[in-house]
Amino acid sequence: MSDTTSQQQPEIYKGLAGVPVDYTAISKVNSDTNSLLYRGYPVQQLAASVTFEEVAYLLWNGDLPNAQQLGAFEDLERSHRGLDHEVKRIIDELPLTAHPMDVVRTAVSVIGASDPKTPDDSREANLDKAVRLFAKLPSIVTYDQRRRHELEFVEPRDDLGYSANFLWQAFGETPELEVVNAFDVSMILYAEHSFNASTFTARVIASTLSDLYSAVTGAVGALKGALHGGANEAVMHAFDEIGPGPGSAERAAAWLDTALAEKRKIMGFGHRVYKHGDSRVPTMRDALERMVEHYDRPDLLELYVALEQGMEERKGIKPNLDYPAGPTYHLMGFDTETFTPLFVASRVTGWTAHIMEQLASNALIRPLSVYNGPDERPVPARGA
Ligand SMILES: CC(=O)SCCNC(=O)CCNC(=O)[C@H](O)C(C)(C)COP(=O)(O)OP(=O)(O)OC[C@H]1O[C@@H](n2cnc3c(N)ncnc32)[C@H](O)[C@@H]1OP(=O)(O)O
Ligand SMILES: O=C([O-])CC(=O)C(=O)O
Repeated sequence: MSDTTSQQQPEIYKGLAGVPVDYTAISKVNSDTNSLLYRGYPVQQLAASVTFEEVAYLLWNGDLPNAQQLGAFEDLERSHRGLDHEVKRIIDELPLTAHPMDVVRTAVSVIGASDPKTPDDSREANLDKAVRLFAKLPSIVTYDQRRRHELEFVEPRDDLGYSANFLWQAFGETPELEVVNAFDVSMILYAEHSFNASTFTARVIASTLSDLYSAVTGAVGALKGALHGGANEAVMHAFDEIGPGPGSAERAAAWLDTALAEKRKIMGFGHRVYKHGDSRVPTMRDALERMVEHYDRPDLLELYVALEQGMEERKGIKPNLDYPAGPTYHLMGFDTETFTPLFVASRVTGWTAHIMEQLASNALIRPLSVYNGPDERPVPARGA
């Protein structure tokens, strides 16, 4: 035991829980009022009245675009949607069994390796990189989903908005307006959430004066984990295990009892900051309900409600955004393993806004640790 244990110990904030580490002007998560503001605007109002493109512009620039700014921004985004042959070739080299998050992480890295602007860390160059990634992620995600089904890549269409085009590229059919709206709402809700684990990862990497693509690549790795973005995929695995349809409420109760007895975390429930429910869930649940009606799948909503009630009764723990998002993406037809890459496509806006904010007033992020290993000791003599 180290001699530090006998001295006065500094307090350790495991997981940095409750520790403010910097200012941000990008979003405000308020667990007391159960609210979330992007640059001052309530996220529910944004979801009801603007597009995801406008939210991306807002996060990066601080204000919503006027009509002229939006037109120019949409033209720019649409001009970057295509995927270079090199990116497709490298994705094709990856095994079909690779997790789609690994594919996305690799593709972001490849784009960074071939962009001549990568070392330029001016705000202008970083904004350009952010728009490129934002525009290309739908192509990356859908290219991979389709290759796993041995389907041809669907080229982007520049007569469609971001979300309509995303669904077009995923399924090769012009999507219905209701589905586009629900998808756009999910993209808006997933876009930004202050110093969550993946955003913090991006800021740590940016703080070393590494480049934006490296920071986003690291953030994708952090988001993959089941305690963070990977939970939307895990929610659907739980739904599959329980099975929707007649008797799902009883099955959900039995499944929960077993899972909790085995001390398993129930994915899609709980949150580090929100302790009275996630501010985004009611809006996402509305979108889910619209999709349940659209696709005529009341059985899925019954299972959703059963598990939610079961968690409330047993643990008093409420769902987070991943809980309604998972079954919504399932209804739309996405593969379960593609759900977290959809989160990436949205959160890349928040990550890159934070990378630029970090660089605008940078300090290397380097906390302290308290050593609790062996006391100092000599290296044993050779042959002893
Ligand atoms: C978009 C997002 O990234 S939202 C987060 C998505 N992640 C998930 O859905 C994964 C499941 N949830 C969890 O693991 C947690 O709630 C976290 C990681 C999100 C937050 O965790 P923390 O703030 O560290 O809370 P912590 O894990 O300490 O939980 C406090 C207590 O609630 C319990 N608890 C919290 N969440 C859950 C859960 N989902 N299932 C079962 N028990 C839970 C813990 O076991 C712990 O109980 P204990 O005090 O008896 O040990
Ligand atoms: O804030 C968090 O810790 C996780 C979360 O909800 C998000 O990143 O959207």
